[in-house]
Amino acid sequence: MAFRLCFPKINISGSGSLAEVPGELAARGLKRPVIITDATLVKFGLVAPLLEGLKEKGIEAFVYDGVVPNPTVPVVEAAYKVFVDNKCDAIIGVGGGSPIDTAKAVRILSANPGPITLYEGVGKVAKAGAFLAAVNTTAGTAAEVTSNAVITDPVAQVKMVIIDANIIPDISVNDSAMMTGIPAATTAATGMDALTHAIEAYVAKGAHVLTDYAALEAIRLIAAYLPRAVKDGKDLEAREMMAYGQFIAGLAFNSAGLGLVHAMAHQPGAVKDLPHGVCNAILMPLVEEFNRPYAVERFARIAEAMGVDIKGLSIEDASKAAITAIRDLSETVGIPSGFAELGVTEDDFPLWVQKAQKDPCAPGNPVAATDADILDLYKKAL
Ligand SMILES: NC(=O)c1ccc[n+]([C@@H]2O[C@H](COP(=O)([O-])OP(=O)(O)OC[C@H]3O[C@@H](n4cnc5c(N)ncnc54)[C@H](O)[C@@H]3O)[C@@H](O)[C@H]2O)c1
Ligand SMILES: CCCCCCO
Ligand SMILES: [Fe+2]
Ligand SMILES: [Zn+2]
Repeated sequence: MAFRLCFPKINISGSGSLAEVPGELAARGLKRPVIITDATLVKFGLVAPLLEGLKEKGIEAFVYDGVVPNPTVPVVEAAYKVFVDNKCDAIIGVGGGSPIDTAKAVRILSANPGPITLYEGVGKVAKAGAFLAAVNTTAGTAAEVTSNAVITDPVAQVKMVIIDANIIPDISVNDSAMMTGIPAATTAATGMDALTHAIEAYVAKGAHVLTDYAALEAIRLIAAYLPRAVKDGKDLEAREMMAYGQFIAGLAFNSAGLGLVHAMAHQPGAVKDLPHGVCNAILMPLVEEFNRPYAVERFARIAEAMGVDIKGLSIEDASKAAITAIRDLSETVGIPSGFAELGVTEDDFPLWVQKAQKDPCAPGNPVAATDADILDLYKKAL
Protein backbone atom coordinates (compact mmCIF):
# COMPACT_ATOMS: atom_id res chain seq x y z
CA MET A 1 0.00 0.00 0.00
CA ALA A 2 1.38 3.47 -0.86
CA PHE A 3 2.78 5.45 2.08
CA ARG A 4 2.50 9.25 1.96
CA LEU A 5 5.32 11.15 3.72
CA CYS A 6 4.52 14.87 3.78
CA PHE A 7 6.06 17.97 5.38
CA PRO A 8 6.87 21.62 4.46
CA LYS A 9 9.04 22.29 1.39
CA ILE A 10 11.42 24.57 3.34
CA ASN A 11 12.35 24.01 7.00
CA ILE A 12 14.70 26.51 8.62
CA SER A 13 16.10 25.71 12.06
CA GLY A 14 18.82 26.76 14.46
CA SER A 15 19.35 29.72 16.72
CA GLY A 16 18.73 32.99 14.82
CA SER A 17 16.50 31.44 12.12
CA LEU A 18 13.83 34.10 12.60
CA ALA A 19 15.99 36.56 10.65
CA GLU A 20 15.48 34.47 7.48
CA VAL A 21 11.71 35.11 7.31
CA PRO A 22 11.61 38.67 5.83
CA GLY A 23 13.88 37.59 2.95
CA GLU A 24 11.61 34.65 2.19
CA LEU A 25 8.61 36.97 1.82
CA ALA A 26 10.57 39.58 -0.17
CA ALA A 27 11.81 36.86 -2.54
CA ARG A 28 8.17 36.04 -3.30
CA GLY A 29 7.11 39.67 -3.76
CA LEU A 30 4.82 39.47 -0.72
CA LYS A 31 4.13 42.90 0.76
CA ARG A 32 1.33 42.75 3.35
CA PRO A 33 1.52 39.76 5.74
CA VAL A 34 -0.68 39.29 8.76
CA ILE A 35 1.28 38.05 11.78
CA ILE A 36 -0.91 35.77 13.90
CA THR A 37 0.42 35.38 17.44
CA ASP A 38 -0.50 35.76 21.10
CA ALA A 39 -0.08 38.59 23.60
CA THR A 40 2.55 36.74 25.64
CA LEU A 41 4.86 36.46 22.66
CA VAL A 42 4.45 40.17 21.92
CA LYS A 43 5.09 40.97 25.61
CA PHE A 44 8.24 38.79 25.58
CA GLY A 45 9.54 40.88 22.65
CA LEU A 46 9.59 37.86 20.31
CA VAL A 47 7.58 39.52 17.51
CA ALA A 48 9.39 42.90 17.39
CA PRO A 49 12.54 41.62 15.59
CA LEU A 50 10.33 40.13 12.87
CA LEU A 51 8.46 43.42 12.41
CA GLU A 52 11.79 45.29 12.16
CA GLY A 53 13.17 42.81 9.64
CA LEU A 54 10.04 43.06 7.49
CA LYS A 55 10.13 46.89 7.65
CA GLU A 56 13.75 46.87 6.43
CA LYS A 57 12.51 44.96 3.37
CA GLY A 58 9.72 47.50 2.77
CA ILE A 59 7.09 45.01 3.91
CA GLU A 60 4.16 46.34 5.97
CA ALA A 61 2.94 43.73 8.47
CA PHE A 62 -0.35 43.67 10.40
CA VAL A 63 -0.50 41.92 13.79
CA TYR A 64 -3.32 39.87 15.31
CA ASP A 65 -2.19 38.95 18.86
CA GLY A 66 -5.49 37.65 20.25
CA VAL A 67 -4.74 33.91 20.04
CA VAL A 68 -5.38 31.95 23.25
CA PRO A 69 -4.32 28.37 24.15
CA ASN A 70 -6.75 25.83 22.64
CA PRO A 71 -7.82 28.42 20.03
CA THR A 72 -11.53 28.68 19.20
CA VAL A 73 -13.66 29.38 16.13
CA PRO A 74 -14.22 33.04 17.23
CA VAL A 75 -10.42 33.52 17.50
CA VAL A 76 -10.01 32.23 13.94
CA GLU A 77 -12.75 34.59 12.72
CA ALA A 78 -11.11 37.59 14.44
CA ALA A 79 -7.72 36.74 12.94
CA TYR A 80 -9.23 36.26 9.50
CA LYS A 81 -10.89 39.70 9.77
CA VAL A 82 -7.45 41.31 10.19
CA PHE A 83 -6.27 39.39 7.08
CA VAL A 84 -9.26 40.63 5.02
CA ASP A 85 -9.53 44.21 6.38
CA ASN A 86 -5.85 44.87 5.58
CA LYS A 87 -5.90 43.15 2.19
CA CYS A 88 -3.07 40.87 3.34
CA ASP A 89 -1.21 38.65 0.86
CA ALA A 90 0.59 36.31 3.29
CA ILE A 91 0.26 34.78 6.75
CA ILE A 92 2.99 34.35 9.38
CA GLY A 93 2.08 32.29 12.44
CA VAL A 94 4.37 33.07 15.38
CA GLY A 95 4.05 30.97 18.52
CA GLY A 96 3.24 27.49 19.65
CA GLY A 97 0.55 25.23 18.29
CA SER A 98 -2.21 27.67 19.16
CA PRO A 99 -1.10 30.60 16.94
CA ILE A 100 0.17 28.27 14.21
CA ASP A 101 -3.13 26.34 14.05
CA THR A 102 -5.00 29.65 13.99
CA ALA A 103 -2.75 30.78 11.11
CA LYS A 104 -3.50 27.53 9.25
CA ALA A 105 -7.23 28.11 9.73
CA VAL A 106 -6.92 31.67 8.37
CA ARG A 107 -5.05 30.23 5.39
CA ILE A 108 -7.99 27.88 4.75
CA LEU A 109 -10.45 30.80 4.82
CA SER A 110 -8.19 32.86 2.52
CA ALA A 111 -9.15 30.56 -0.36
CA ASN A 112 -12.16 28.55 0.77
CA PRO A 113 -15.62 29.64 1.98
CA GLY A 114 -16.29 29.83 5.74
CA PRO A 115 -17.16 28.89 8.41
CA ILE A 116 -14.03 27.03 9.53
CA THR A 117 -16.21 24.26 11.02
CA LEU A 118 -16.82 23.07 7.43
CA TYR A 119 -13.25 21.72 7.33
CA GLU A 120 -13.31 19.38 10.37
CA GLY A 121 -12.06 15.96 9.32
CA VAL A 122 -9.82 14.75 6.54
CA GLY A 123 -9.22 16.16 3.06
CA LYS A 124 -11.88 18.89 2.94
CA VAL A 125 -9.66 21.86 2.04
CA ALA A 126 -9.98 22.28 -1.75
CA LYS A 127 -7.50 25.15 -2.21
CA ALA A 128 -4.18 25.82 -0.44
CA GLY A 129 -4.65 29.60 -0.05
CA ALA A 130 -2.23 32.34 0.95
CA PHE A 131 1.50 31.81 1.59
CA LEU A 132 2.04 30.57 5.16
CA ALA A 133 5.24 30.72 7.20
CA ALA A 134 5.04 29.03 10.63
CA VAL A 135 7.53 30.31 13.21
CA ASN A 136 7.39 27.81 16.04
CA THR A 137 8.25 28.91 19.58
CA THR A 138 7.46 25.85 21.69
CA ALA A 139 8.92 22.30 21.64
CA GLY A 140 6.32 21.21 20.98
CA THR A 141 3.41 20.33 18.92
CA ALA A 142 5.29 20.33 15.57
CA ALA A 143 2.28 22.25 14.23
CA GLU A 144 4.79 24.09 12.01
CA VAL A 145 5.32 20.79 10.17
CA THR A 146 1.96 19.05 10.08
CA SER A 147 -1.12 18.74 7.90
CA ASN A 148 -3.27 19.31 10.99
CA ALA A 149 -4.97 22.21 12.73
CA VAL A 150 -6.86 21.85 16.01
CA ILE A 151 -9.58 24.45 16.59
CA THR A 152 -12.08 24.31 19.46
CA ASP A 153 -15.75 24.63 18.52
CA PRO A 154 -17.11 26.23 21.73
CA VAL A 155 -20.69 25.37 20.77
CA ALA A 156 -20.09 21.64 20.28
CA GLN A 157 -17.36 21.79 23.00
CA VAL A 158 -15.03 19.70 20.87
CA LYS A 159 -11.49 20.20 19.59
CA MET A 160 -12.07 19.93 15.84
CA VAL A 161 -9.15 18.31 14.04
CA ILE A 162 -8.65 19.53 10.45
CA ILE A 163 -6.33 17.28 8.47
CA ASP A 164 -5.29 18.24 4.92
CA ALA A 165 -1.94 18.48 3.11
CA ASN A 166 -3.13 21.87 1.80
CA ILE A 167 -2.58 23.39 5.26
CA ILE A 168 1.04 22.29 5.63
CA PRO A 169 3.01 25.57 5.99
CA ASP A 170 5.17 26.62 3.01
CA ILE A 171 8.02 27.36 5.41
CA SER A 172 8.63 26.11 8.95
CA VAL A 173 11.01 27.97 11.28
CA ASN A 174 12.44 26.66 14.56
CA ASP A 175 14.59 29.31 16.24
CA SER A 176 15.67 27.91 19.63
CA ALA A 177 16.82 31.38 20.72
CA MET A 178 13.09 32.26 20.85
CA MET A 179 12.45 29.40 23.29
CA THR A 180 14.66 30.34 26.25
CA GLY A 181 11.83 32.23 27.95
CA ILE A 182 9.25 29.45 27.89
CA PRO A 183 8.10 28.93 31.51
CA ALA A 184 9.17 25.57 33.04
CA ALA A 185 5.58 24.25 33.23
CA THR A 186 4.98 25.02 29.54
CA THR A 187 8.37 23.54 28.62
CA ALA A 188 7.36 20.35 30.43
CA ALA A 189 3.86 20.20 28.93
CA THR A 190 4.95 20.86 25.34
CA GLY A 191 7.89 18.48 25.70
CA MET A 192 5.61 15.69 26.87
CA ASP A 193 3.28 16.45 23.94
CA ALA A 194 6.24 15.95 21.63
CA LEU A 195 7.13 12.67 23.37
CA THR A 196 3.52 11.55 22.95
CA HIS A 197 3.73 12.32 19.23
CA ALA A 198 6.85 10.23 18.87
CA ILE A 199 5.65 7.27 20.93
CA GLU A 200 2.15 7.22 19.43
CA ALA A 201 3.63 7.42 15.91
CA TYR A 202 6.05 4.55 16.66
CA VAL A 203 3.33 2.15 17.83
CA ALA A 204 0.55 3.47 15.53
CA LYS A 205 -1.15 1.21 12.99
CA GLY A 206 0.24 3.59 10.34
CA ALA A 207 3.86 3.30 11.53
CA HIS A 208 6.29 2.85 8.62
CA VAL A 209 10.03 2.37 8.18
CA LEU A 210 10.12 5.92 6.77
CA THR A 211 8.84 7.30 10.11
CA ASP A 212 10.16 4.76 12.66
CA TYR A 213 13.71 6.19 12.55
CA ALA A 214 12.36 9.70 13.22
CA ALA A 215 10.10 8.55 16.05
CA LEU A 216 12.91 6.69 17.85
CA GLU A 217 15.39 9.56 17.44
CA ALA A 218 12.76 12.02 18.72
CA ILE A 219 12.18 9.83 21.79
CA ARG A 220 15.93 9.72 22.41
CA LEU A 221 16.39 13.49 22.11
CA ILE A 222 13.34 14.39 24.22
CA ALA A 223 14.17 11.89 27.00
CA ALA A 224 17.73 13.22 27.12
CA TYR A 225 17.11 16.98 26.85
CA LEU A 226 13.64 17.73 28.25
CA PRO A 227 14.72 17.50 31.94
CA ARG A 228 17.62 19.91 31.15
CA ALA A 229 15.33 22.40 29.37
CA VAL A 230 12.84 22.32 32.26
CA LYS A 231 15.61 22.72 34.85
CA ASP A 232 17.32 25.62 33.06
CA GLY A 233 15.40 27.39 30.29
CA LYS A 234 18.56 29.22 29.26
CA ASP A 235 20.29 25.91 28.42
CA LEU A 236 20.59 26.67 24.69
CA GLU A 237 21.81 23.18 23.75
CA ALA A 238 18.79 21.63 25.49
CA ARG A 239 16.43 24.11 23.80
CA GLU A 240 18.01 23.40 20.41
CA MET A 241 17.80 19.61 20.82
CA MET A 242 14.20 19.85 22.05
CA ALA A 243 13.32 21.93 18.97
CA TYR A 244 14.82 19.20 16.77
CA GLY A 245 13.24 16.41 18.80
CA GLN A 246 9.72 17.85 18.53
CA PHE A 247 10.25 18.63 14.83
CA ILE A 248 11.23 15.08 13.90
CA ALA A 249 8.43 13.74 16.10
CA GLY A 250 6.20 15.86 13.84
CA LEU A 251 7.73 14.28 10.71
CA ALA A 252 6.81 10.91 12.21
CA PHE A 253 3.27 11.47 13.43
CA ASN A 254 2.23 13.65 10.50
CA SER A 255 2.47 10.56 8.29
CA ALA A 256 2.19 7.64 10.73
CA GLY A 257 -0.71 9.11 12.72
CA LEU A 258 -1.37 9.15 16.46
CA GLY A 259 -3.58 7.09 18.75
CA LEU A 260 -5.76 6.83 21.80
CA VAL A 261 -3.66 9.15 24.01
CA HIS A 262 -4.44 12.09 21.74
CA ALA A 263 -8.02 11.01 21.11
CA MET A 264 -8.63 10.99 24.87
CA ALA A 265 -6.47 14.05 25.65
CA HIS A 266 -8.40 16.28 23.24
CA GLN A 267 -11.53 16.03 25.39
CA PRO A 268 -10.26 17.70 28.62
CA GLY A 269 -8.48 20.17 26.33
CA ALA A 270 -11.77 21.13 24.72
CA VAL A 271 -14.09 21.05 27.72
CA LYS A 272 -11.80 22.21 30.57
CA ASP A 273 -9.30 24.21 28.47
CA LEU A 274 -6.45 22.18 30.04
CA PRO A 275 -2.98 22.37 28.43
CA HIS A 276 -2.71 19.86 25.59
CA GLY A 277 0.65 18.47 26.70
CA VAL A 278 -0.48 17.97 30.30
CA CYS A 279 -3.53 15.98 29.15
CA ASN A 280 -1.31 13.80 26.97
CA ALA A 281 1.26 13.26 29.70
CA ILE A 282 -1.31 12.19 32.32
CA LEU A 283 -2.88 9.68 29.92
CA MET A 284 0.26 8.42 28.16
CA PRO A 285 1.55 5.82 30.67
CA LEU A 286 -1.95 4.43 31.18
CA VAL A 287 -2.83 4.14 27.49
CA GLU A 288 0.60 2.81 26.56
CA GLU A 289 0.32 0.11 29.26
CA PHE A 290 -3.03 -0.77 27.60
CA ASN A 291 -1.23 -0.95 24.22
CA ARG A 292 2.00 -2.62 25.40
CA PRO A 293 0.93 -6.28 25.14
CA TYR A 294 0.11 -5.68 21.44
CA ALA A 295 3.50 -4.09 20.60
CA VAL A 296 5.97 -5.63 23.06
CA GLU A 297 9.00 -5.47 20.75
CA ARG A 298 8.31 -1.81 19.88
CA PHE A 299 7.99 -0.83 23.53
CA ALA A 300 11.32 -2.56 24.22
CA ARG A 301 12.85 -0.31 21.52
CA ILE A 302 11.16 2.71 23.15
CA ALA A 303 12.73 1.78 26.51
CA GLU A 304 16.14 1.67 24.82
CA ALA A 305 15.59 5.05 23.14
CA MET A 306 14.60 6.53 26.51
CA GLY A 307 17.99 5.50 27.87
CA VAL A 308 17.01 2.30 29.71
CA ASP A 309 19.77 -0.35 29.73
CA ILE A 310 17.74 -3.31 28.46
CA LYS A 311 20.74 -5.70 28.23
CA GLY A 312 19.87 -8.91 30.05
CA LEU A 313 16.15 -8.03 30.18
CA SER A 314 13.55 -10.18 28.47
CA ILE A 315 11.66 -8.37 25.70
CA GLU A 316 8.61 -8.43 27.97
CA ASP A 317 10.48 -6.81 30.87
CA ALA A 318 12.16 -4.31 28.55
CA SER A 319 8.72 -3.30 27.22
CA LYS A 320 7.48 -2.78 30.77
CA ALA A 321 10.56 -0.63 31.46
CA ALA A 322 9.33 1.77 28.75
CA ILE A 323 6.14 2.50 30.69
CA THR A 324 8.17 3.10 33.85
CA ALA A 325 10.54 5.41 31.95
CA ILE A 326 7.59 7.44 30.62
CA ARG A 327 6.12 7.77 34.14
CA ASP A 328 9.52 8.72 35.60
CA LEU A 329 10.12 11.41 32.96
CA SER A 330 6.66 12.88 33.53
CA GLU A 331 7.33 13.05 37.26
CA THR A 332 10.85 14.49 36.77
CA VAL A 333 9.50 17.41 34.72
CA GLY A 334 6.66 18.06 37.17
CA ILE A 335 3.55 17.00 35.24
CA PRO A 336 0.51 16.69 37.55
CA SER A 337 -0.08 13.02 38.42
CA GLY A 338 -3.80 13.03 37.60
CA PHE A 339 -6.80 14.97 36.32
CA ALA A 340 -8.47 15.23 39.75
CA GLU A 341 -6.12 18.05 40.82
CA LEU A 342 -7.14 19.87 37.62
CA GLY A 343 -10.85 19.95 38.41
CA VAL A 344 -11.93 16.86 36.47
CA THR A 345 -14.50 14.45 37.97
CA GLU A 346 -15.99 11.11 36.89
CA ASP A 347 -19.10 13.01 35.73
CA ASP A 348 -17.06 14.32 32.79
CA PHE A 349 -16.19 10.90 31.47
CA PRO A 350 -19.33 9.44 29.77
CA LEU A 351 -19.39 12.26 27.18
CA TRP A 352 -15.61 12.21 26.78
CA VAL A 353 -15.69 8.48 26.02
CA GLN A 354 -18.10 9.08 23.12
CA LYS A 355 -16.08 12.03 21.76
CA ALA A 356 -12.75 10.19 22.10
CA GLN A 357 -14.13 7.27 20.06
CA LYS A 358 -15.00 9.75 17.27
CA ASP A 359 -11.68 11.66 17.41
CA PRO A 360 -9.64 11.18 14.18
CA CYS A 361 -6.61 10.13 16.26
CA ALA A 362 -8.40 7.06 17.71
CA PRO A 363 -8.21 4.76 14.63
CA GLY A 364 -4.40 5.01 14.64
CA ASN A 365 -4.12 3.23 17.98
CA PRO A 366 -2.45 -0.21 17.67
CA VAL A 367 -5.44 -1.85 19.35
CA ALA A 368 -9.11 -0.85 19.31
CA ALA A 369 -10.49 0.25 22.68
CA THR A 370 -14.08 -0.35 23.76
CA ASP A 371 -16.09 2.36 25.51
CA ALA A 372 -15.50 0.41 28.73
CA ASP A 373 -11.72 0.39 28.12
CA ILE A 374 -11.67 4.16 27.60
CA LEU A 375 -13.84 4.82 30.65
CA ASP A 376 -11.52 2.65 32.74
CA LEU A 377 -8.47 4.54 31.45
CA TYR A 378 -10.05 7.94 32.22
CA LYS A 379 -10.87 6.75 35.74
CA LYS A 380 -7.28 5.57 36.26
CA ALA A 381 -6.12 9.02 35.09
CA LEU A 382 -8.00 10.81 37.86
N1 LIG B 1 -1.44 21.18 14.49
C1 LIG B 1 -0.94 20.12 15.12
O1 LIG B 1 -0.41 19.18 14.50
C2 LIG B 1 -1.00 20.07 16.62
C3 LIG B 1 -0.35 19.04 17.30
C4 LIG B 1 -0.44 19.01 18.71
C5 LIG B 1 -1.14 20.00 19.39
N2 LIG B 1 -1.77 20.97 18.66
C6 LIG B 1 -2.52 22.05 19.34
O2 LIG B 1 -1.60 23.07 19.74
C7 LIG B 1 -2.13 23.76 20.89
C8 LIG B 1 -1.09 23.76 21.98
O3 LIG B 1 0.06 24.42 21.49
P1 LIG B 1 1.38 24.54 22.44
O4 LIG B 1 1.42 23.35 23.33
O5 LIG B 1 2.52 24.84 21.57
O6 LIG B 1 1.05 25.79 23.39
P2 LIG B 1 0.41 27.22 23.08
O7 LIG B 1 0.69 27.68 21.68
O8 LIG B 1 -1.02 27.14 23.50
O9 LIG B 1 1.24 28.15 24.11
C9 LIG B 1 1.15 27.84 25.49
C10 LIG B 1 1.60 29.07 26.27
O10 LIG B 1 3.02 29.24 26.10
C11 LIG B 1 3.31 30.58 25.70
N3 LIG B 1 4.50 30.56 24.84
C12 LIG B 1 4.62 29.98 23.63
N4 LIG B 1 5.88 30.13 23.16
C13 LIG B 1 6.57 30.82 24.12
C14 LIG B 1 7.91 31.29 24.22
N5 LIG B 1 8.81 31.04 23.26
N6 LIG B 1 8.27 31.96 25.34
C15 LIG B 1 7.36 32.18 26.32
N7 LIG B 1 6.06 31.77 26.30
C16 LIG B 1 5.69 31.10 25.19
C17 LIG B 1 2.06 31.05 24.97
O11 LIG B 1 1.97 32.45 25.00
C18 LIG B 1 0.96 30.37 25.80
O12 LIG B 1 0.62 31.18 26.90
C19 LIG B 1 -3.37 22.98 21.32
O13 LIG B 1 -4.52 23.64 20.82
C20 LIG B 1 -3.18 21.63 20.63
O14 LIG B 1 -4.43 21.00 20.37
C21 LIG B 1 -1.71 21.04 17.30
C1 LIG C 1 -4.11 12.71 13.36
C2 LIG C 1 -3.50 14.07 13.58
C3 LIG C 1 -4.20 14.88 14.62
C4 LIG C 1 -3.31 15.93 15.23
C5 LIG C 1 -3.91 16.48 16.48
C6 LIG C 1 -2.87 16.77 17.49
O1 LIG C 1 -3.43 17.28 18.67
FE1 LIG D 1 -2.97 16.96 19.75
ZN1 LIG E 1 -0.18 16.64 20.50
